[in-house]
Amino acid sequence: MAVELPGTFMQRMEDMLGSDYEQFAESYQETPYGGIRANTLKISVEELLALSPFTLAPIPWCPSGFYTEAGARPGKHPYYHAGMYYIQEPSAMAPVELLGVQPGDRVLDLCAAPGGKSTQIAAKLQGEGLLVSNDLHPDRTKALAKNLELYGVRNGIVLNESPGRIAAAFPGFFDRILIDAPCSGEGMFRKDEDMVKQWEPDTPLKYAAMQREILASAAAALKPGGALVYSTCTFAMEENEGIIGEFLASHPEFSLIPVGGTGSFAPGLGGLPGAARLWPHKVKGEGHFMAVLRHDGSSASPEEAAVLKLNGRDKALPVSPRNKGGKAQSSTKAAAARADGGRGGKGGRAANKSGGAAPGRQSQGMGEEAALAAYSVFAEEQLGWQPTGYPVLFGDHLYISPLPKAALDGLKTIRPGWYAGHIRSGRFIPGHPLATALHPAESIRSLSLPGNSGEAVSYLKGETLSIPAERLSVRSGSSPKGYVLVCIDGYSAGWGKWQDGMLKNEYPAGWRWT
Ligand SMILES: C[S@@+](CC[C@H](N)C(=O)[O-])C[C@H]1O[C@@H](n2cnc3c(N)ncnc32)[C@H](O)[C@@H]1O
Repeated sequence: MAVELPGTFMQRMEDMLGSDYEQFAESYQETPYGGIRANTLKISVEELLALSPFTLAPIPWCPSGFYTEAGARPGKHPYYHAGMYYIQEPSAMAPVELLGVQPGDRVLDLCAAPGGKSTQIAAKLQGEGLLVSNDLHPDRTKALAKNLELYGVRNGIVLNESPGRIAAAFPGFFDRILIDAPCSGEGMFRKDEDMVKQWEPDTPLKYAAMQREILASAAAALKPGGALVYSTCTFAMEENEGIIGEFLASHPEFSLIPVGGTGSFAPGLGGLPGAARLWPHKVKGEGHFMAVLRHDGSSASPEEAAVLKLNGRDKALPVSPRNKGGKAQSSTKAAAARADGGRGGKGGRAANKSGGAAPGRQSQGMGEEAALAAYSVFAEEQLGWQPTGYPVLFGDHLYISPLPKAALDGLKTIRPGWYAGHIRSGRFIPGHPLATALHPAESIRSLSLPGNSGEAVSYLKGETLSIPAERLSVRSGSSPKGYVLVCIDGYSAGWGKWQDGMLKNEYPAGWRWT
């Protein structure tokens, strides 16, 4: 590699690895591996393998992950724009595989931007339950929100908060928490020269202080009986086994679930063999550390116990009550709102015409009732069904949320849910993220453009297309005129508006193929 590795770092690695050190040092001469992960919210692994224009080889620790060959440019294919796969470093696919997410779980991804692992969690949830994706840095939440939208996530909320404030708002709430901690990034040195340039001998200790705090907050937000995964992409023991060992010593209600020493996962160091490491000289991937911690379920604080009691009401409350006035909630009411949400069914098919509304600010120009009615008319006419969830209005913008709006009171919220669209001149205009999360059968009109055609690229560039009516799939009894879900080889990419043989392009400017 072009950048020279710091001498202090290499000396420390030699001390850590002993006889393995030479092999480790040699691994820096190899080209880093590239990977993609099938977005199983939209496409099955088998379908992706059948369609893939790239040669794919399985990644041992991730059933939906594949190595791409050197020189492949998966970001430059229309399939990328249809959200069919996420481009991800192979080792980075491991932590979510250890998290044990099941559809219906409430999951918190505490350090989530740009969203690689959040999209992986969303695929595990399959639209059921709740995903809260958070990042402390506001500029990084833009990419996070965009990725969740590109990948068609319906049950996600994006926050820009400190872990401490999230724990205070959601004590003992989540079934699963991922802490993909900010770290000194030593495991990425082969891939990212900037990480090398930023590294100094005391960098690991600086990050350790942050990691300690983040882990303590995560523990407070975890439901007794729940599990969390702590991961880093660094080798420094201070940021890895050191953090976990210290945490276990001060949190007897947590135990380490051993994964190190199984399959591709090498054991942790320093008396913590149950923690797991991926070494770049042992696997085809960069350096990673992971530890799986389980709360034994026995020591809920009085505050946690109160929330758990409320949580018990989940199943009895299928829709949210109306929150008249949208004023700040008392913490008890906010907790009740949280307890009420996040267990909804699939953010999808089943119609829920009486679905509860948690009003936000009044929409400008028309009342909230009228705004929701305009949306409802759109859903009936253009989709033929009503997405389930809590409608949340921010100004003229409508989101379908997995939680009642009150549950997010006081939290810096970037996306309160699945963005459905906005109201303009009394009409509902569907948003791009509504389209990217739909399957063709969920829209009254759809059009599939071949992925290897110039047409797909023209659409992604924002051009108008000439499309005869016979090429549209239109539900029987409906007119071909109107919004069309434009798909690439059958996978949704955005909206178009068809009339008289022309498809007006609705692909958003900021997303276009360049
Ligand atoms: C390793 S990256 C996360 C990568 C991400 N999980 C993914 O798979 O795409 C760590 C993230 O933590 C964020 N971060 C830094 N300090 C934080 C804190 N105290 N709380 C939450 N997030 C933090 C950074 O902005 C950064 O985006």
